[in-house]
Amino acid sequence: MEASSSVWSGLNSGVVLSLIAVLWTVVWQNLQHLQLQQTFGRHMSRHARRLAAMVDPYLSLTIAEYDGGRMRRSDAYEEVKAYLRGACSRDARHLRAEGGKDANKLVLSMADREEVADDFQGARVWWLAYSKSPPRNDGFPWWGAAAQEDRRFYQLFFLERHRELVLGAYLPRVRQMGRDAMLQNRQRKLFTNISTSQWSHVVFEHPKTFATLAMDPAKKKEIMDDLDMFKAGKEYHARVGKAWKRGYLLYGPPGTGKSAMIAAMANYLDYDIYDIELTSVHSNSDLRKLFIETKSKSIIVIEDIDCSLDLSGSRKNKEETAEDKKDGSTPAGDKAEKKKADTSSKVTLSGLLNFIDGLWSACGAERLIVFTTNHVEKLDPALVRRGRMDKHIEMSYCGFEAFKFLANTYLGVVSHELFDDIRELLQEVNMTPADVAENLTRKSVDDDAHSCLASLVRELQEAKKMANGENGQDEQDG
Ligand SMILES: Nc1ncnc2c1ncn2[C@@H]1O[C@H](COP(=O)(O)OP(=O)(O)OP(=O)(O)O)[C@@H](O)[C@H]1O
Ligand SMILES: [Mg+2]
Repeated sequence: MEASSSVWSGLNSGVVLSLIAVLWTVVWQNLQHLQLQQTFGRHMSRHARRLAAMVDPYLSLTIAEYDGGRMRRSDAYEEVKAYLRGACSRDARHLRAEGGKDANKLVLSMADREEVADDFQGARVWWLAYSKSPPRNDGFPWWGAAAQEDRRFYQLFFLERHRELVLGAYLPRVRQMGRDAMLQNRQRKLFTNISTSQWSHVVFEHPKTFATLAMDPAKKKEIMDDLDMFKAGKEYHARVGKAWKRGYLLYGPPGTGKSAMIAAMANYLDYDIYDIELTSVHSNSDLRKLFIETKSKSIIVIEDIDCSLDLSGSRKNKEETAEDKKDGSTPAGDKAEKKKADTSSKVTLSGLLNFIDGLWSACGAERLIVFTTNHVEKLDPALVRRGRMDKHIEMSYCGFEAFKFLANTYLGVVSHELFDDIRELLQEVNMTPADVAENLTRKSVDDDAHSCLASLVRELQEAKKMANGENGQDEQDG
């Protein structure tokens, strides 16, 4: 009897337990149906963790999107974000998405207040994403619109007994894996300053490479070797105590490929480009802010440097400029005059020099600074001295070597009866590589290598006649 009652009560408790289990499953499925399961589960796990923390305390570590107030985006934050991409696409319920390298895919990250777990060498940790509105006065009133954006954070929870493991091994691994993931998904960007101190970007997809840039092959090789040395120069720069940056000055007439060279450099090095429009930068401190926001592995470009600012400072006063305009001695309709007319920029030469090699220049690493100009003679020597602009590259009119390169690229021709004529003409006539390339482009199906080369010869002869005519006219006028 006793045995049968205990079996009975055993059976009863079995039934009750099964009923509870069934009820729980029904409630759980409904919760899931209502999409509340995740939240509920999360609350449960958070409460469970809090309870557990009473016997085995949890520690937390916060990684903010911006280091040093709001001045610079934190590398660690980006690395954690990239590292968590896999975990969050697998486990998180609420996601944020951005466009990625692949036009058809989105790059995912955790939405606010999402939490994902991660395991490392037997230790379980949790990552929580959250954001906060910025305080009214964040101490950086000059930061402009960026100061209004929410501040984002990742918070890592782990058990106190895993402190050493997490800090010493897990986090370095997270950062390394995050960096690797960022490299894989990296889309190169072309940034420009839309306002006085804010960058905006598009995806950088310029097709120009060194393989399609016509210039003397020896000169091209020298530049590529220089870039290789720079890219591999981390240890060298640390050893000699120099900031890991290099200045290039590209100068030469319009259409000789200065901008094309910058695109080729970016493609060769796999760097981003920051194209600073100096005339929209109001002050030196705005320039500094833009500079601080640039990332490593980038080329910072200031095109037409002579036109963007009155860099000559006291060497050229306003009356002189007015005189120049009256007698037309500055090139009429020149980019310089157009730019200066509508600029309210207060960026000074010393501000720019500070940006190139003052104390601020060492923040960040692996950056090229490239200036371009059509009038190298107008630049202040302080700006272009070696050490600031380490390498001066003249982009010149098309020489015979550059022509041969173009003939091979466009027509697949390495020698031709017209080559000798072209060599002579190119010595007498200035023609940009862009114009030579235009002549070597087939315009119809009937065009062949000979007709293209003949058209180039005709154009060069025309240009020679014009030049001789003008010289003759000048001599008569003289
Ligand atoms: N050396 C070159 N090899 C191949 N293409 C070239 C070369 N130089 C110029 N081009 C082509 O000619 C066009 C104009 O060149 P680019 O804009 O680079 O000239 P630039 O020197 O920057 O002129 P500007 O001084 O007016 O800014 C581009 O389409 C470029 O691809
Ligand atoms: Mg250009």
